[in-house]
Amino acid sequence: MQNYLEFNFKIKPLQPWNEILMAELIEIGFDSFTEEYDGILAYIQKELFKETELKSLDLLNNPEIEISYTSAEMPNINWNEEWEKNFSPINIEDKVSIRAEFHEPQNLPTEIIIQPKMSFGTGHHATTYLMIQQMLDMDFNGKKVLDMGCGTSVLAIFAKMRGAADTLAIDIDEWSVENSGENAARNNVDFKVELGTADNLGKESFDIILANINRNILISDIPVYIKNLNENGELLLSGLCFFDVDDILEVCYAENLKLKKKIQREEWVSLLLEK
Ligand SMILES: C[S@@+](CC[C@H](N)C(=O)[O-])C[C@H]1O[C@@H](n2cnc3c(N)ncnc32)[C@H](O)[C@@H]1O
Repeated sequence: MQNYLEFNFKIKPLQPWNEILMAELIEIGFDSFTEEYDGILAYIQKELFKETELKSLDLLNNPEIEISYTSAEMPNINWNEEWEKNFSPINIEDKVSIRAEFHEPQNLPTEIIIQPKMSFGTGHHATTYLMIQQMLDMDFNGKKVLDMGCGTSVLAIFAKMRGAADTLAIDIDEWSVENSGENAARNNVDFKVELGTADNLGKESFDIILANINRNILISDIPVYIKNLNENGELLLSGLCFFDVDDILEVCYAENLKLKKKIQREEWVSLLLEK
């Protein structure tokens, strides 16, 4: 059991800034959220919290948005039990279900079993949903796939289920690496998982690269992904909001990628590009 801090953020105007604040908070270690009518409740392990990191977030220093917050220490909570109470199965286009072991089978063509613990990637977030939606129309058969920023490795698992050959999942977060191995076993698939970033890639090349991370990491790492993408290979991105699309496409077009498909859910966007 971990000691947690609860932050109560009031945000004006609420949208789209609530989602953007959540994305920024995830970057500094916050891992669970509850949306409120006038803001969000956000949770972080006490030992991971650094006040200077919170105070330096772009959004908290943006004069066009009013954000105030209070914080309090939480009583010790068994987060796995809490999660089990609140996690319902996700249905993506009646084709894919993402659910936990303790849920009844959903009788959809593909069922992915995930126990995220502290990692991101249950399908509840729009960006994971968008990635899976795009992947439904892609051909993974025999392809070599990279899942960069794998979280629970839900995307690597789905790629393997769709026939991917060698697959590599990478995350900067140790929890995610450990959790990915457990989730792979739960779904009877096998792939390599590494702790790290785009710096791990070296000269290894892939037919498909999946990266659901965030605007800033994507902008800095897309050129590296592209070096490691085979000719005619596909790059599938999310973790960006609709207002980030132009900046991301600028980097992609500078590398001669072609945009194949753009889809949006709430304010989040996924881009499918081809080399
Ligand atoms: C939005 S989650 C996506 C998880 C999962 N792939 C999904 O689609 O649901 C982003 C993940 O990227 C990881 N991450 C953040 N920065 C990274 C970096 N520079 N390189 C690799 N992974 C990173 C985070 O730890 C987190 O697990």
